[in-house]
Amino acid sequence: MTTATLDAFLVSYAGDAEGLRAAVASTIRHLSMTAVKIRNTINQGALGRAFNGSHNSRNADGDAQKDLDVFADDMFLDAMRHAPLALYGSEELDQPVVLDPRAPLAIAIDPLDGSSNIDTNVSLGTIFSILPVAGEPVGEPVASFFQEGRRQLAAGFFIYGPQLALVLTVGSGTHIFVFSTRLGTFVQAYSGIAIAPRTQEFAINAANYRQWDEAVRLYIDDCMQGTEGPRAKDFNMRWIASLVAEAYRILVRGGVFLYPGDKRKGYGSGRIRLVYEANPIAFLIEQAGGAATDTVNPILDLIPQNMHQRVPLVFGSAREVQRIGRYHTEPSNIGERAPLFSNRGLFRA
Ligand SMILES: O=P(O)(O)OC[C@H]1O[C@](O)(COP(=O)(O)O)[C@@H](O)[C@@H]1O
Ligand SMILES: [Mg+2]
Ligand SMILES: [Mg+2]
Repeated sequence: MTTATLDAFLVSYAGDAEGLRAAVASTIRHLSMTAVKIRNTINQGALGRAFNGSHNSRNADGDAQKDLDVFADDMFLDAMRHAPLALYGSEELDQPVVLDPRAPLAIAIDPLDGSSNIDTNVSLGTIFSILPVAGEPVGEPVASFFQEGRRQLAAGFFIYGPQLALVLTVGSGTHIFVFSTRLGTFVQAYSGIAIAPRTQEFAINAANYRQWDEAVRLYIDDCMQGTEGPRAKDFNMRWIASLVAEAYRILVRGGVFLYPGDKRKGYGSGRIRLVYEANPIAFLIEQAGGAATDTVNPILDLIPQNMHQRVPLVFGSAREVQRIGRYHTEPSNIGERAPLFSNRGLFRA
C-alpha cells in the first residue's frame, strides 16, 4: 500500500495546470516546510531559555508579544516571500505586507496561536487562511482580507503538540496530516473527518462566568446540571486556552467551543480574531460537517471590517451549536426545557 502524503494530496488537488489551485498548493508546501522548522526550534529546548520572555512590545490587538510570536511571524513572512502571494496579513503586524503585487493570493495568519501557553509546554499552533486577491492590493492592502470567509480557497492549522499535524481544507472535506520524522514528510492520518452532530462536552473559560450575558450563562448552567437538569445527560468540560488544541479535539471526538463576548473591557466581542482565527477554523469545521457561529450567524457569512477585529465564536458539533443559537434567539423554546426549569427570567416569557 502506498503512503498518502501531503504532497500527493496537493498534486491531485492542483493537477498539472497553472492557476489558482497550483498557487494554493505551492503556498501550502511553503507553509508546511516552515512549520517543520518552527517545530524543530520548539523541540530544541530553547523554549524555556531564548523564548520564554516577552518581546517588550504589543501587537495590533494589544497582546504582549512573546519572543516566539515574533520569531514565528518572521519565519512565515520570509517563507511566504517565495510563495505566489500578493499579501501577508498577520496577527503580529498592524498592516498587511505587500509581497508580489502580481500574485493571485493573500494569506492571513496567526503565526503562533495559544502563545499564553508557551511556558507551560501545552500545544501551540499556526492558523492560516488563503484568499483570492480582491480590490487593489497595493493601494489598499486590506481589501482582500475583508471578504466573507466563504471565499477562502484553503484554510488550516499546524499544531505543535505531541505530534506535529496539519489540519487542512481546500474546500472538499477536512483532512489531517501528521509529520513523519521517519519519512520526513506529512502523511495523511484522517481523510474527510466528520464531527459527530451531538455531544456531551463543552469548552469555555468558566472564570468569565459572571461576565457573560444571560443566554451563555443559562446554556452552561443547563449543561452543569447534567442528568438532573433539562438536558438530562451529564457533560464533560475542557479548557486548554489553545484554540488549535480545542479545534483538533473537537474534530476528532466532537464537542463544542465557546468564546462569547463578555462584559470585560475590550471583550465585548470575545477574544478570537475573525480574519486569521475564526474564519479558517470555521471553514475547517463546516467542511467536517460541524457549525461555527458568532453565537447566532454563521462565521463564514460575516464581512470583516477590520484586520484585527474580534468576534464571538461558537463552533463544533452542529446540533449543539444550533442549540446555543436558540438560547440567544428563542430562549423560551429550548426543546428539553421542563416546566421545573422555566422559573428563570429569560424563560418565563
Ligand atoms: O486566555 P483566555 O482568555 O482563556 O483565551 C484563550 C484563547 O486565546 C488564544 O490564545 C488567542 O490566540 P493568541 O495566542 O494567538 O493570541 C486562543 O488560542 C485561546 O482560545
Ligand atoms: Mg491565536
Ligand atoms: Mg497568535
